[in-house]
Amino acid sequence: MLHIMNTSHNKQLVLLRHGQSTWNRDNRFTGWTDVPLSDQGHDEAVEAGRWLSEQDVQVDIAYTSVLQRAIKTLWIALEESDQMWVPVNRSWRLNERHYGALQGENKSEMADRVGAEQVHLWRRSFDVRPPSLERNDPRYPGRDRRYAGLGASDIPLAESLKDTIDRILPYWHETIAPAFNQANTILVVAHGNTLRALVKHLEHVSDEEIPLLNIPTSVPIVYQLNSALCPLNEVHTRFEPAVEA
Ligand SMILES: O=C(O)[C@H](O)COP(=O)(O)O
Repeated sequence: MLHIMNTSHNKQLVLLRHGQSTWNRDNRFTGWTDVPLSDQGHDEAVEAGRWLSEQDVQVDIAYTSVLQRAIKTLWIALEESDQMWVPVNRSWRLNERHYGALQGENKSEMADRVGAEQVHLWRRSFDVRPPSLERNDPRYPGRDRRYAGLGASDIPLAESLKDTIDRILPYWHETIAPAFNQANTILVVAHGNTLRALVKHLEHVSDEEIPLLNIPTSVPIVYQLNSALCPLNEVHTRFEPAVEA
């Protein structure tokens, strides 16, 4: 596992994808479906928390989505590192990319039906949207109480990575980045594609290169940031291009 130098004068951003969920385990497209952590995912979150502790990562403020796999990973990591008192903010803007009508489908069965290339395009391309939900579909998030405050145009029917970037960046610019005025270390626990979106933005990863970026579950990604919140280190080159849950 990665080791970091604790430089108290630099701003530090720690990104963490949630531990394995039951649908990661079962190889199902998940998106905004609110599935729990698997037993393995729980153990991965404990490991991430131990790592925070061993590296003496002193979190000042934490951000997560409104999906339980991320919320629970954050809880466990804060509990394990004895930082449960840290202020936590949740936002739908940090939710996983909405996988539209693919949500619930098995990824390998879908590849058998439509071809591996099409599934790869849906999963990793920059701007290809998966097939959309209809508003009368039981999976449409508009009838879920947690999204009651959102306008219809904010509630996705399906999102490409580009759409996900468009919804996450306002939250980065308006909420997370300004919090560095008070905080030295910010922890963001989110999802594979919302973190791809953030890494793409922070490291200026090109549209052509982004399909190669795959973020593993529960492996902390640590950026040291300068005063303009530009990363002083690169992390995206560390990741395997493999497309796995
Ligand atoms: O929503 C999902 O299915 C996963 O969290 C991410 O899936 P992906 O690796 O297929 O983008």
